[in-house]
Amino acid sequence: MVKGVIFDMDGVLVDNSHMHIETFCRWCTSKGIDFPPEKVNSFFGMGNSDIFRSVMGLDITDEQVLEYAEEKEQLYRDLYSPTIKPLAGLISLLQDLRAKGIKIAVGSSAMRKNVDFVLDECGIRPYFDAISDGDMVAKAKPDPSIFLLAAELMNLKPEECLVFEDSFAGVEAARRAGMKVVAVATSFPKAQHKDYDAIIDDFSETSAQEIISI
Ligand SMILES: O=P(O)(O)OC[C@H]1O[C@@H](O)[C@H](O)[C@@H](O)[C@@H]1O
Repeated sequence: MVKGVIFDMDGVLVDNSHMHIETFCRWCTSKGIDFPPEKVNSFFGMGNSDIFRSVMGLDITDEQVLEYAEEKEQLYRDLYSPTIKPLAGLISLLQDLRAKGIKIAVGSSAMRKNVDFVLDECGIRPYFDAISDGDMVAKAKPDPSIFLLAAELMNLKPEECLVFEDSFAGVEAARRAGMKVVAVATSFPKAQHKDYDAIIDDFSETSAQEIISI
């Protein structure tokens, strides 16, 4: 039985892929790089170290990665702040899970500043028992580290955890961690998802009871 639920952040707590596409392309333009918007979705779920190295070259330093990530993510937070809202049905599912004694974590490749931004702007921080983010692990998704750390912080075994994920890198990370997966079809249409135990468009389509019996 599922004892802990791990929510990916981007595309799951919030439906924000359009904001990451917009800000990534604006950042590229500011550096004189012409990056096609339709290719940004190949980065979803990955960490900034892998993303910026695949765009700027494998030989950029860790300091450069940090500098680029700070620039791009500050722009993302500034642009997204006026319209940010939780994915439909999220708050009622979080309340329902807590009422059933299920532990709840965030498992995100993003930097802690972005996780803090989403949890605080959406007013959902009190629902979470644990946060596992990209600043806390050596390797981001599709490596399983982020989800394994989330399970450890909840004092649960990986097989007791279920992950909500919208990205393919994230689904792979959850499977490599030995966890159940509910795909959330926000960033990619349902037909493009291949590996899941259940699939939803948003949280209004499910309940805590359904989730813990998967
Ligand atoms: O693991 P998550 O919450 O989907 O976050 C990953 C995202 O983190 C963001 O910081 C990156 O800019 C995105 O490009 C990346 O996809």
